[in-house]
Amino acid sequence: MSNDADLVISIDKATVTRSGKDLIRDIDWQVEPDERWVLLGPNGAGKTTLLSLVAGRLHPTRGTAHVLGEQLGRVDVFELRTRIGLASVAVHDRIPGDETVLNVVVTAAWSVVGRFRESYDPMDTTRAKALLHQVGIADLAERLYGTLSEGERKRVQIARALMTDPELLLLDEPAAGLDLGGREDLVRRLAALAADPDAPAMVLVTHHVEEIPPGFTHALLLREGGVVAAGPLEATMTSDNLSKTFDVPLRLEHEDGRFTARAS
Ligand SMILES: Nc1ncnc2c1ncn2[C@@H]1O[C@H](COP(=O)(O)OP(=O)(O)OP(=O)(O)O)[C@@H](O)[C@H]1O
Repeated sequence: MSNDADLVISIDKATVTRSGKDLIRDIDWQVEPDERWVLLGPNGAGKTTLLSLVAGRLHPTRGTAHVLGEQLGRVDVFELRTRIGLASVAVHDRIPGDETVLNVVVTAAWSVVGRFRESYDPMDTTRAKALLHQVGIADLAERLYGTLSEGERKRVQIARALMTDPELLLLDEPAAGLDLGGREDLVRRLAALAADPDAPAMVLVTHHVEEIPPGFTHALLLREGGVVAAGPLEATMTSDNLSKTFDVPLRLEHEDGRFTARAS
C-alpha cells in the first residue's frame, strides 16, 4: 500500500517480534488528522507495543509503518518525536519527583525531561500555564511533581504531552489509577479536547469501555497481537466484537455517548 502523506498513521502489515514472539502481528491501520481513536484490548494484547510503534519508540520487525508521513526506520526519530505528544507510565517514570509541575510541562518544549535552562521563553511559560488550566490543575503549578496524587500526575502528563502542540497525541491508559470522580472528570476533559477542531489526532489506550470519551470517532480492538475489529466507533464497538476481544460473552450498551459492558 502506498503511503498517503495526509495520513497521521499508516501501518501496513506491521509485526513486532521480541524473543521469538510476535507482540503485534500483521497490523493494518490508518488514522486521519481529524480522527480520535480508542485502542482497546485485554492485558497483554499488544496495545502498549502498538502505541510505542506509533510513538516512534520502536519500528516494525516486518511490514511498514508511517507516522506523520515519515517511515519508521528511515527517519530521525528524535525529530519525529517532537511532533508527537505521549502520556504514558514510561514518561512518568522519567519525570523527577522534585521538579515543579510548571517545569514538567514547560520542559516538554525541548523534548527533554528535567530542567536544564535557567530561564524559559515567557511564551512557553504562558502556554504551560494555559494547559494546566485546561486540564484543571492551574493551582498546582508550583507544587513538586512527586507530591501529586495519581490523578493529578495524569493531568500533568497530558498537559506536558500537549505542550509542543503535537500533530498526534497518544494517551496510554490516562484513567488508570483514578477514582470514579477523577475518571469522570478526565473523561469530560478528553471529550472537550476531542471536540476541539484544532486538537491533534488522538489515540487513547484503555482496557475499559467506560473510559471512552464521547466524541471519540474510531476504535481498534486488539487481542493476542492481532486486530479483532477496527473502524468507525459505532460499527466497531459491538457486543460481538467486544466478546471476541476479551474472550468472554459481554453485553455492550451505549447511551449518551458513553459505553458500559457486563458479562451476558
Ligand atoms: N521485550 C519483550 N520480550 C518478550 N515479550 C514481550 C516484550 N515486551 C512485551 N512483551 C509481551 O508482549 C505482550 C504484549 O505486551 P503489551 O505491553 O504491548 O500489551 P498491553 O496490551 O499493553 O498489555 P497491558 O494491558 O497489560 O498493559 C505481553 O504478553 C508482554 O508480556
